[in-house]
Amino acid sequence: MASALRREEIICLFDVDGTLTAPRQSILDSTEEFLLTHVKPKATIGLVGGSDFSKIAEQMRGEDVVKKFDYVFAENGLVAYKHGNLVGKMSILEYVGEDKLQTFINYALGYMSKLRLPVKRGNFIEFRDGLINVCPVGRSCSQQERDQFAAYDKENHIREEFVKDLKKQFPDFGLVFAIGGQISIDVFPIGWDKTYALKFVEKDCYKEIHFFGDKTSPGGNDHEIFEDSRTIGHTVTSPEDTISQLKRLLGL
Ligand SMILES: O=P(O)(O)O[C@H]1O[C@H](CO)[C@@H](O)[C@H](O)[C@@H]1O
Ligand SMILES: [Mg+2]
Ligand SMILES: [Mg+2]
Repeated sequence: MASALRREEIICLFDVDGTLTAPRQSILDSTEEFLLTHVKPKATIGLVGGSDFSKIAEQMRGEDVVKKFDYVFAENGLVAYKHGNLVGKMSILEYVGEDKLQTFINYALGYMSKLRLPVKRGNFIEFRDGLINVCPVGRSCSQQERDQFAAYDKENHIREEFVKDLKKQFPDFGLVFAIGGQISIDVFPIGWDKTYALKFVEKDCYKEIHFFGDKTSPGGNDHEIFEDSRTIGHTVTSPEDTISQLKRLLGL
């Protein structure tokens, strides 16, 4: 049955890659049009991405994404915008400290240096405000090399094995290792997953908080927010699936 709530009472939060866009690609005109013309009048809308703000803005075609969506949470909400204004920013460097971070980075680079992959490019560690992104193929790979790694990883479980090893190596660093996208692993302090974004939303007392994401299984970067008792979680398989689930939810 379609929701009878007013837009001030219901919020729909969306993961970006795999939920509103193809991985690391721009949003399609038709998806954006559907969200802004049909969903936004019926519900408050927000993005909760694992990527940093510049990647999210690129995928959503411009920094005015912070005006189009009521909330934009980059890096799991560690960088947070509400109605166009920056309302929060966390620093993994301040929180964890240089010493531990360097121990971790040195180990991760060492591990990756021993991997044999179809190709290797540059930017293996991307240091962001609230998290560190670790990428065995290197973030400066081309789209074709990205797709090639994604397929190779599916067969050979490169990231899964890497995460297992990191967990064993750093059991008491208070860090989480999450597989979010196609080629990398996000590393952040316990609790700095996507549920972090909920503290901004909670204050505004919505009757229903819906979350839509494609990586909702354990180990995926949507898992915690999907499971959280404050949200109603929806697992999606593509932007098209997100649209059809929204049509059912909102009676569109
Ligand atoms: O480059 P990848 O591996 O496809 O992942 C990118 O998007 C993820 C969110 O889907 C983020 O969680 C990652 O941090 C990264 O920005
Ligand atoms: Mg996703
Ligand atoms: Mg839930």
